Amino acid sequence: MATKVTRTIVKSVLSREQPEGAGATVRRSIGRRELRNLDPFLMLDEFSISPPAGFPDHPHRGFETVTYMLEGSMWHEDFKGHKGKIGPGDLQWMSAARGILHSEMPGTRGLSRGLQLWVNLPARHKMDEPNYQELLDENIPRANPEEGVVIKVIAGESYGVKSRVITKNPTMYVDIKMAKGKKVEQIIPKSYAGFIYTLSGTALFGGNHQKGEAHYTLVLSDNGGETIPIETTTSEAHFVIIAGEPIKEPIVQYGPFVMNTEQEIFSAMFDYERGQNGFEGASTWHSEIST
Ligand SMILES: Nc1ccc(F)c(C(=O)c2c[nH]c3ncc(Cl)cc23)c1F
Ligand SMILES: [Fe+3]
Repeated sequence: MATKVTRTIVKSVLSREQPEGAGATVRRSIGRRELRNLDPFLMLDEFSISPPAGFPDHPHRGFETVTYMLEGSMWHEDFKGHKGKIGPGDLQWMSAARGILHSEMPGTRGLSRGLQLWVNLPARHKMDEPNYQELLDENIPRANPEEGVVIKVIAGESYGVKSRVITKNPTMYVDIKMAKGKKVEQIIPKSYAGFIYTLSGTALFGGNHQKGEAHYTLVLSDNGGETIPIETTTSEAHFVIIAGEPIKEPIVQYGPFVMNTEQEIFSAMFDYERGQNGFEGASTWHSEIST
């Protein structure tokens, strides 16, 4: 059997804390100057937040927000009455598509920490009806290839375990925790672009054994490789691997609106202000959780 080509790490970028939203702090991975859009991904923030900070009433159109809690909890409430709280390990995959106006506020008195990923939508899906896929921690499938290795399959597949999330664009998203002295090999479809974001500990990543420590983004080579080998030698490690099929369409972004042309951005702004074409009710709505 032919040996599989491995991916290497071609770029390593540390994310430092920066202010975002209303009094929140984020470490920005994808979306920062050195890591502009890694198609199909627009942004990845590791957010840390305590009340009264938050992300009060704001819109989205043209993409998906994927909120994955690491610690504490977040309330979310949208202009159509969808409201809930996600806790440690829980996932909210929100396809904003034609339009969502919502608020995202901490639900715990102490620190709430998590990841928010923005995934672009292909033109044909940008004006779909919004939809939510929400999974509690215990309902996110896990692969356990060996003792001391736990892989939560948020999207895509790992060691034969398939996610429960249906993605509009082919995407994989796994959360891997490895004890010291372990090796894993994650399969990545050869056409996917992707990266690793490290949360804690240290590991060696890729065919070139690139060391990764907390809060680093490690960009994968696009050499057609089908696996990424990872090894822990000096400590435990906790990180996510995020990869997806590039959409290869023009990206025109204005804050929380991501479309393909300037005209579509003007329409998004106009629809939002006038409360039409998916933003019905927006002009008079205010969240309860932000007051
Ligand atoms: N300035 C600005 C403009 C538009 C936004 F949508 C946001 C925003 O909502 C977020 C940006 N990072 C995030 N991490 C976690 C969570 Cl829960 C929300 C956000 C924001 F901050
Ligand atoms: Fe939002």
